[in-house]
Amino acid sequence: MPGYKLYYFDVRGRGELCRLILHCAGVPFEDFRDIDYFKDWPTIKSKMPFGQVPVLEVDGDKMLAQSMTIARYLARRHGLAGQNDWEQSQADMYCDCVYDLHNAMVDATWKEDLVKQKELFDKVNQDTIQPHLEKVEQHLVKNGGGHLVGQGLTWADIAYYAYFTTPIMTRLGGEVLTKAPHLKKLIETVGNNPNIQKYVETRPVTSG
Ligand SMILES: N[C@@H](CCC(=O)N[C@@H](CS)C(=O)NCC(=O)O)C(=O)O
Repeated sequence: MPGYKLYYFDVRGRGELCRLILHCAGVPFEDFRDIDYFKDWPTIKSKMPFGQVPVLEVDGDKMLAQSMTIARYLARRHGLAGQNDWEQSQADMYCDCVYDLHNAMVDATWKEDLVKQKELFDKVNQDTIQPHLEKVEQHLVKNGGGHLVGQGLTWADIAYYAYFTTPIMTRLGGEVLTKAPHLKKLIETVGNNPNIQKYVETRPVTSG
């Protein structure tokens, strides 16, 4: 088993999918989040391949940057990427969609004015999330309704779970999945995975 150390700030953000994949697969890793932006970050930043996190350090020397690259690498290594080339590419496609959804929600996530935040959230929901959900729901039903790709759990399912359980989603998104019952059920299924449940129960309370 390789030694993994995941560098990311103490928020969920772009690091949480990598953490969830590792927990789901039951793979031990060092979840390094003790990065104070003003005190520690300049030094750590200078050691990161592209000056940003998340970064996965493998066996103490190899460094991998870019959240989706890290997540895909972990999913492949630990049986969550799909059963063949086509399934793997489908999982990649869904995960890229979720990355786009995250990008659309960045401004709302960090907005301190709560009224403004709700306005931004509602706009992203209406313009971006709902049209996407309509399509995902159709694909999910066509695939049998259980999982997004093939007949088993992949990192695509975990990515949607991560997105629809962020703090802002939990706080403002009560109705978001109303028209996507199959995806809602899938997200519950992922949340009921014992390894994910165990992690979520002990996860540090973070924003973002
Ligand atoms: N495309 C990159 C974006 C990485 C990124 O924007 N990282 C931010 C935190 S979410 C960061 O390191 N910010 C500090 C900095 O750039 O100095 C990914 O998905 O990993």
